[in-house]
Amino acid sequence: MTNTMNPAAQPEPADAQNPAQEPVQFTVEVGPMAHGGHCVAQHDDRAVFVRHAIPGEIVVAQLTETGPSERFLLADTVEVIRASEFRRSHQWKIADSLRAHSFGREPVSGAEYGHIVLEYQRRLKANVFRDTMVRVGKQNVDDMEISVEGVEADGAHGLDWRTRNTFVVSPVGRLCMPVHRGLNPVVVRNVPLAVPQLDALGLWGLDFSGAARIEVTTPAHGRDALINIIPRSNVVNSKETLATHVENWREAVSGLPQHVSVVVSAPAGKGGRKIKVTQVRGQSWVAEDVASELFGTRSFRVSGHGRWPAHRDGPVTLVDAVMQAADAQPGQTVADLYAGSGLFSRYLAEAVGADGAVLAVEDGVATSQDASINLREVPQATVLHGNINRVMNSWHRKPEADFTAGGLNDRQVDTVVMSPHRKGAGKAVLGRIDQLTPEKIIYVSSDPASLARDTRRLNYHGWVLDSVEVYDLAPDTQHMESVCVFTKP
Ligand SMILES: C[S@@+](CC[C@H](N)C(=O)[O-])C[C@H]1O[C@@H](n2cnc3c(N)ncnc32)[C@H](O)[C@@H]1O
Repeated sequence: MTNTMNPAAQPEPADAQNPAQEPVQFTVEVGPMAHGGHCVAQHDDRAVFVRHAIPGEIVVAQLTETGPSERFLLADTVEVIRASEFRRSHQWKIADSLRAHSFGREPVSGAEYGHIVLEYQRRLKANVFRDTMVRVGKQNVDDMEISVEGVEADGAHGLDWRTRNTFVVSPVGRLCMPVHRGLNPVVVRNVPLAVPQLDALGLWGLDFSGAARIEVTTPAHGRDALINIIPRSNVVNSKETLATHVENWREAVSGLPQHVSVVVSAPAGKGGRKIKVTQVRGQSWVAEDVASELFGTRSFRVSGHGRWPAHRDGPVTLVDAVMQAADAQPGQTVADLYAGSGLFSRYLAEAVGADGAVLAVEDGVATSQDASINLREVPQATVLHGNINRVMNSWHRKPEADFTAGGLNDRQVDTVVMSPHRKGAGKAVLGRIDQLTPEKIIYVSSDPASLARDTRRLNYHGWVLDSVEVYDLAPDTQHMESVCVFTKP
């Protein structure tokens, strides 16, 4: 079945339109898994995207949302009439749709593949990747072997992998997971997908009243742990209220082990774009070790929460994939766009050696400072703090200028490595990359749909998708990472 609609496009809660009504349920046979973690089905001549089902199953689905102009529906599986051979008991009770709905609530988000046997999750992800590249990217991938590779340490279950976990906070200050529609978050007492270091912190009984969100970073290979408290807007609006809460939070975390740092991140000034970080205890970063059998072990300082692969073995998996795809040679020049804390730049810099150059472009303030520290031992790497568009504009205007003066030191960029956020890079950035005339582009993506759109844009400039590796760095969820190589024939 082909689906041309996007279920992510601002759906409306079904019962928000009709609060007094009983939930609407219907029986459907579901078709293929679509991007976003829903199976596609038909009901009353409309497409319906059914969560928590498996292709080929017959399920009772409960309507949760209707899309714009009611063109499509979103539903949750509440009962399975004909189960797939690949169904298993969900590994996380509060994320189990069947169980949650039997108690009259919705499952928490973040484990939408948890009811599927891990090996089959990967087959479904491979199909979604292939289908998205064909349908959205207009690629002919017939000759490409697309399989999704898991991380060996994940075994058959895929638990205990997530080093970055975000919680919302209940009115009485307990850590909760959001449900799919953002209503009534559920209090958590463990997160089976998280590395055991999270549970060991003993955060579940602490009182974080006044916080909107808590981001917890617990490296599995490395040191330290970091709790980032994001206050509610009413708390931020008054200096005195914020100060009182900071003291309360300091008291709440006082019994945590020594290695746990705590910071508060609140918008500074009007507009909310600048963030002021207040240290409650310890430091504002964690140490992450990456041990690659092929390229060596290196340590990194990582501030913040989301600028580092979240799977415990994600960094090493991606470093190995990127380094093999880039095959950087001594003396070459590599641009590492969206460089984060310098994960790829560090290894690339060693490969190009003292006569080569790596340009690490990153716009996050703390993240680019981390990159500068992480790349201190490889002076052939230069960190350029700024927006990629602006930095590349400058390269085009004055290629002869020094790296630190906004130029390229008259060097030709041999390889571009890019790892944009989920939205992808977009037309302008890709046009600029094309003007650099590199030999190849290594594109690290965490979203097949934006990758597919960017692939079409690269095709427009004459770039061809040469090879794809897809990795399961988020078991039990719909997410996948891919490393693609583009060349220009
Ligand atoms: C998905 S992360 C990748 C980080 C790094 N390559 C890694 O694998 O650890 C994307 C990074 O790009 C940065 N970023 C996003 N948009 C940017 C832009 N327009 N210009 C420069 N950096 C940007 C973000 O701050 C973030 O650190």
